[in-house]
Amino acid sequence: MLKIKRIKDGRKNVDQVKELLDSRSGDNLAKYRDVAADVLKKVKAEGDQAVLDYTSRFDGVEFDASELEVTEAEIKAALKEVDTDFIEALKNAAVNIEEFHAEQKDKSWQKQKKPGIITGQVCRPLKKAGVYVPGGRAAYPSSVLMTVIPAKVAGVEEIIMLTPPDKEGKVSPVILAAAEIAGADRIFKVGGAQAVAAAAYGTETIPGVDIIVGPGNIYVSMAKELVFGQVKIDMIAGPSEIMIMAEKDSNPAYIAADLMSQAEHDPLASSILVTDAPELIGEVERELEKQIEKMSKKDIIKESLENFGLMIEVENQKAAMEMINLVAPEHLELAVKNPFELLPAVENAGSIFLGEYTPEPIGDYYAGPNHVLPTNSTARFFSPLSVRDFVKYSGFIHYSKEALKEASGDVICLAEGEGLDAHANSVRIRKEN
Ligand SMILES: NC(=O)c1ccc[n+]([C@@H]2O[C@H](COP(=O)([O-])OP(=O)(O)OC[C@H]3O[C@@H](n4cnc5c(N)ncnc54)[C@H](O)[C@@H]3O)[C@@H](O)[C@H]2O)c1
Ligand SMILES: N[C@H](CO)Cc1c[nH]c[nH+]1
Ligand SMILES: [Zn+2]
Repeated sequence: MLKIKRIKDGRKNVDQVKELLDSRSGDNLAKYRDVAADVLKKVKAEGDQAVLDYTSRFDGVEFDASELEVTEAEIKAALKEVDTDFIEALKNAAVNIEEFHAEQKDKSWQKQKKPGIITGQVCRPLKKAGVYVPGGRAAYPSSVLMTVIPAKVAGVEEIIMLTPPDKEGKVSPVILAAAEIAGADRIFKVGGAQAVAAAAYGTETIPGVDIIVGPGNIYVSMAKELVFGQVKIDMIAGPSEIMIMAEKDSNPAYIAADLMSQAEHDPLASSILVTDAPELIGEVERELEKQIEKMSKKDIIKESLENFGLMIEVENQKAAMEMINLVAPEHLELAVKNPFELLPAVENAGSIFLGEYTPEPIGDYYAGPNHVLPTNSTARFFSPLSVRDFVKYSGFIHYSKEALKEASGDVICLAEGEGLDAHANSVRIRKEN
């Protein structure tokens, strides 16, 4: 019998919702953050040797440094092993993902504001990107496409993929096939916080990068948070989340299936239903009991649902929207008849799935928008992974002698107002000579 926490009147008992959110964030993550911090420190100081030690400890594989990089021969062998239908499906997904991300491409621009004044912005791709592809509890070829394709569209020079080895010291053939399709340049068999550390600081074998992107478990997420500033990071894309808003006529079998789809990622994943139809909750619970037994990852699903699942009753759709914007879920399904009517009220969500025939996995694999998404309520301020993450911008300015003369009064006034005489002098000297 599954025991999922139920909140009777969401609006009145909002503290109980906040309690669940807190249990997956902030100080409650200290024990994972501490592990990640130790790993970062050791890899920074000892390079390859620390990476190899952690790979032995956490992944159970004994390597020497020369075995960390995936070889051409391994890629060729993998391609032969993968089913042609799977390759075809990957290629079809890659087309959709590429098409979607091509729309995000930014251009450099300049404009003449008035005679003698030109301002603009140069947009350049980052040189080296490290993409993390999870591989602990499941292999994620879809995450290869979702991370490498936007980097390619942005024009990144070198894409370095990091992914954990399996117990035999291999990378899953499906991951290698996806890397080949998407165009990763180098692949290293290293996972967890040690992968993030290696990419952030560089080791004798693994090159340091300018940005680290991609999803991962709590150790990966904490490590990314800690190396921010040493390198750029995309966001915190940790254990998966889904929130479903449903109404009286929503299909409980679909809702149960979708809640489980994210719960199966990780015992730390979180699945939430919010509805103004209390009777639906019982129906979804019965469906969960029925469907869970058929799932290969039922133990993970159960642990996730019991620890981080929620069924929230609210009085109306407005209150449901308040809950959604408070939770700021990674994935939001609006499993209602008129989802587009509700869309403008959604302020905080990583990716939004509209209508009963748009299950979350269509976005995980196929539709085109990125599946690397902010978790832990960080959809309040983070966005999905995009081409923009892989570029940087420089502003530029040109003033003619006459244009500077015209602006000099204001600039000198502002500089003197800040008490910065040397700044004022830099402008005055040109005005007077
Ligand atoms: N938010 C997103 O966009 C998104 C997308 C896809 C997947 N995900 C999430 O990615 C995660 C994938 O997790 P995973 O575990 O399957 O693979 P993973 O590759 O993220 O993590 C596996 C690595 O974690 C390290 N590790 C495991 N236990 C450890 C311990 N006790 N101490 C220190 N390090 C340890 C190991 O080095 C191992 O290689 C899931 O949480 C899933 O929900 C998130
Ligand atoms: N749902 C995950 C993001 O939280 C992405 C994914 C990849 N494969 C299956 N699911
Ligand atoms: Zn998923």
